[in-house]
Amino acid sequence: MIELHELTKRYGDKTAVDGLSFQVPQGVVTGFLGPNGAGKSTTMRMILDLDRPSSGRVTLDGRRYGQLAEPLKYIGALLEAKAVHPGRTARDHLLWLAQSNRIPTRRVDEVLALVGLTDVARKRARGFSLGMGQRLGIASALLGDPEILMFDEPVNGLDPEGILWIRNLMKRLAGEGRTVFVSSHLMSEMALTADHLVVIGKGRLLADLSMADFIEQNSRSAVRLRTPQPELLLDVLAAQPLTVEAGPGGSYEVVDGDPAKLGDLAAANGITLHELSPQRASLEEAFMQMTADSVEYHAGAQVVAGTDAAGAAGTWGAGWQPPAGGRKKRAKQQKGAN
Ligand SMILES: Nc1ncnc2c1ncn2[C@@H]1O[C@H](COP(=O)(O)OP(=O)(O)OP(=O)(O)O)[C@@H](O)[C@H]1O
Repeated sequence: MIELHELTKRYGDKTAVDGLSFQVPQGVVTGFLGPNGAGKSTTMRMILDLDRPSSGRVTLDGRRYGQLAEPLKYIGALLEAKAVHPGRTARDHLLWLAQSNRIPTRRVDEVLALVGLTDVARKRARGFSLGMGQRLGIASALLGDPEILMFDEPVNGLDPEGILWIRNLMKRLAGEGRTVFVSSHLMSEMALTADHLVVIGKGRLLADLSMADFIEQNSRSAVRLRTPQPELLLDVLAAQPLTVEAGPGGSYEVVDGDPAKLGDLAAANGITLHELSPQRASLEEAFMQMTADSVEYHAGAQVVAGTDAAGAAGTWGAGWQPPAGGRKKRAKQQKGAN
């Protein structure tokens, strides 16, 4: 288990990690999520004692990293895939790591086979593709057969086959009872891999919950209705045991509504509908909304929840409950966008 207690890191005026406390349990994959610059890598570096906390502390199964005599046997990490001397072969890179932690040479060949690099074991790292570099980094992490594994954005730049391989590997390692902590800025990726989630924004803890709870809380659906007879529609809906919310652009959204029944209801009451569309918030959107106030780097325009990739209004399900002030802010943003 990894435990963080009020962990803080300041770089001059900049607080990269701000009083973080959480635990990473064993036997599950824990996803560590946050937008760019949230403080994920800084946190991971402090876990490995590569950065000194300004305050607070980290323990690994109750001990500090500095107390571990042969740390690769307790914790293995992939932080930077290209952190390998380019003139060294894959096997030599693993050999010196193994020797520094009194790990037998046969383990080097084992991990090379495990990550599928046996054929290129004697090739120099400078010729490695990104995917091969990631595999070599993972081989280094697995070298000491550690109970704790940590991966920083392991699928970055990988092809679909490589992504699938890493996903399955992480699940297998957790299934063996190990602690697996993996960072990403993509909720969609984590939804396929992680059992537990820790979300941070601007160095602060935003959420610490199971993936199942996140999905349960964020994947409620709604049906959007748009009509030139809004008053009549509202009267008809009010007579039903339904939850109705205001949607974008003068539409209404019926939480957990059934599109067929709502269409029939409108027809039976002579209401013309210009839109009848099921809405479902994707997990990626829920994550974006959760971290919207913490996003430091925007691509030109502000992040506007409720618009899809093409900029069309309203891919949100109305059932989604935003953090305090979130819906108000969204309504304002949409008003501004209309
Ligand atoms: N050595 C440093 N000196 C000054 N500022 C730093 C340093 N390292 C990180 N930062 C700042 O701390 C903040 C957190 O950075 P960090 O790399 O930990 O975020 P991240 O969540 O890993 O982001 P990304 O997803 O982009 O990798 C950023 O604003 C970054 O600019």
